[in-house]
Amino acid sequence: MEELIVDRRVEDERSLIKTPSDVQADNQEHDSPTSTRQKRSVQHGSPCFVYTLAFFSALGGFLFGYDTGVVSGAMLLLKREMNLSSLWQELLVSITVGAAAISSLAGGYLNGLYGRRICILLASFIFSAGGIILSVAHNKEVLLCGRLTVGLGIGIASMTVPVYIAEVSPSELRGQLVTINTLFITGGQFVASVVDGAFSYLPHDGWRYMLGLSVVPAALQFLGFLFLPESPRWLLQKGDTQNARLVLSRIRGGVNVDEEYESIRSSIEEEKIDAGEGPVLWRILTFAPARRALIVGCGLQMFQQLSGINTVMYYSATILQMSGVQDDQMAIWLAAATAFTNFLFTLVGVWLVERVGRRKLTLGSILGTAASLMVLAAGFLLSAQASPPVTFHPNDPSLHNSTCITYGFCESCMLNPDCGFCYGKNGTAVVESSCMPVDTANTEAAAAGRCSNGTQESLGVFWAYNYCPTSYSWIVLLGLVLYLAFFAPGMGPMPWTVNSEIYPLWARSTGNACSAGVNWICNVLVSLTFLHVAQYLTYYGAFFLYSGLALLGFVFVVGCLPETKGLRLEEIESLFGRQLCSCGAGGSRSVLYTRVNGGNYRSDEDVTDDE
Ligand SMILES: O[C@H]1[C@H](O)[C@@H](O)[C@H](O)[C@@H](O)[C@H]1O
Repeated sequence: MEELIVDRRVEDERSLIKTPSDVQADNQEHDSPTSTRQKRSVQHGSPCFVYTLAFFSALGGFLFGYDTGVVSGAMLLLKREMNLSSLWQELLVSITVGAAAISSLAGGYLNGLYGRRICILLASFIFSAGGIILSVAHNKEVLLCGRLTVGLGIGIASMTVPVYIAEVSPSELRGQLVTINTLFITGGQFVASVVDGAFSYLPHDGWRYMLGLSVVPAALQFLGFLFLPESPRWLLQKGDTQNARLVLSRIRGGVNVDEEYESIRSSIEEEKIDAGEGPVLWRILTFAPARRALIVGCGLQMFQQLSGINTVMYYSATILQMSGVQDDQMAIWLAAATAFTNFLFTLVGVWLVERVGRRKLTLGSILGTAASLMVLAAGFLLSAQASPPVTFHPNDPSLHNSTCITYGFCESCMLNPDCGFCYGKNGTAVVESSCMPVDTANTEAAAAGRCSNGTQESLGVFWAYNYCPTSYSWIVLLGLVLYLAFFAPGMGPMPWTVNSEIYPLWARSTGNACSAGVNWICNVLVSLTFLHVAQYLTYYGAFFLYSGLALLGFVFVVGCLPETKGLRLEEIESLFGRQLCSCGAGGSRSVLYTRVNGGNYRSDEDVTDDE
């Protein structure tokens, strides 16, 4: 037992500081009735109801994944049927993410005011409306309106669902259940890619089914939530003590919830002291523990997106084409395989999160992500160095003004979005290659010459847009698989999971709104800048850059992310009581404040006298 140090940290408030492991040990030793009760509640079937709640809420995650994933396949058909310019294509893709960024920020306010349940009902209603608008759209303006609507739904769902699941879950299942939401996101992306593949064979209106099908899970969620309860923590915060106790007992399978109820209630009472006056965001910024939590939450979301997940996913079809897949339909199905890999490894995260904890999982994941990005970059670098030269200059007068014919190598040709590489093969060697302008209506073919009908294997003519034929494609493919295997269990789900648990109740809606907003803003930034970054730095430069950013993220996580596994939501806030860059340090240096009757005690370990 180490010595007890008294330290006044927060006025009118006393805390006992312990390491998280001490607290977990204490929980086991001294709170054994609680743990037994929780375990008992697990056996008494409460998880059944909690799983039902998690399932219906995570449909929000499914819709997030489906609606962000389905658009790439739908766009292939839409651009032909509606004759969309590349500006309109970009608009239709990015308006959803932009709207999600705005509505996730607004979602914080709505959550605080109307509660989690109303927000989830609102999001599923908006999803249904968006799906209907998209499926009946008869022009691009209506499509834009539908994509905007869907984005509003995604933003609200993305910040509300993890909070709701975290608040209704018992602490020993919380990590796993919130991570299931990300499993549903990646599941939604996978289902979207399968639906894209299936309806891409329809000559007309295939996109209506692709975009409209989201109404089914949205309506299911809406109906489900008409019967599901509000978060007991939100009810208690609003002073609805009777309903809060009823809901808590219902969620815990009817067992005695006195202790859990009391602990939430007393923590809300004490939070009133922390919370101070003024708008919530201001109070977060001026109250050190909440401010630190916000920095950690936003930082994690930022590094998730800066690690380039959406670029890698989006670019996977091209990566696979580089590996020799020439057939477009085949590329669509292989992109579905990529989405499936992402889903599968997120499942590994669900399995690991309560076993190894959030911190170790995130650390291992981000380090592996950085290493895989280097493998990807090395593959691109070798391909660029071995880039085939342009050997054939067609004598077509219509090409004289084109910049494409000025390039000497495939690498520089393919980095210009207006050009593509047209070539023949002699065994595995590239022959008679030229850089040609791309058909603006259909990037799968050149605007003129041999490749104006795209790749025609039977004629020995190949068209490469966005990539170059290379024998190093296996390294790139290896990098892609490693990337997903490392990213999906940790960096994919942990930013959402950790954010759902690190804020005190008074700051939870706003904290999650801000961090989700950061996620969406960085998502837009990375996807909109990727092509420009690739043009300036080349592909390998871009992936080396993402790798460097992931390494920075690693340093951030080492310094700042404390372990929250097994702790009650009410206990987690105190992990942020110390200077930020030590709160993530090993168990012995992490501190936990336990409030005791208005006192502010602090100890390194093993303090059990909660009075
Ligand atoms: O956690 C999710 C998940 O990793 C998805 O695959 C990705 O598309 C999202 O941007 C991310 O927030």
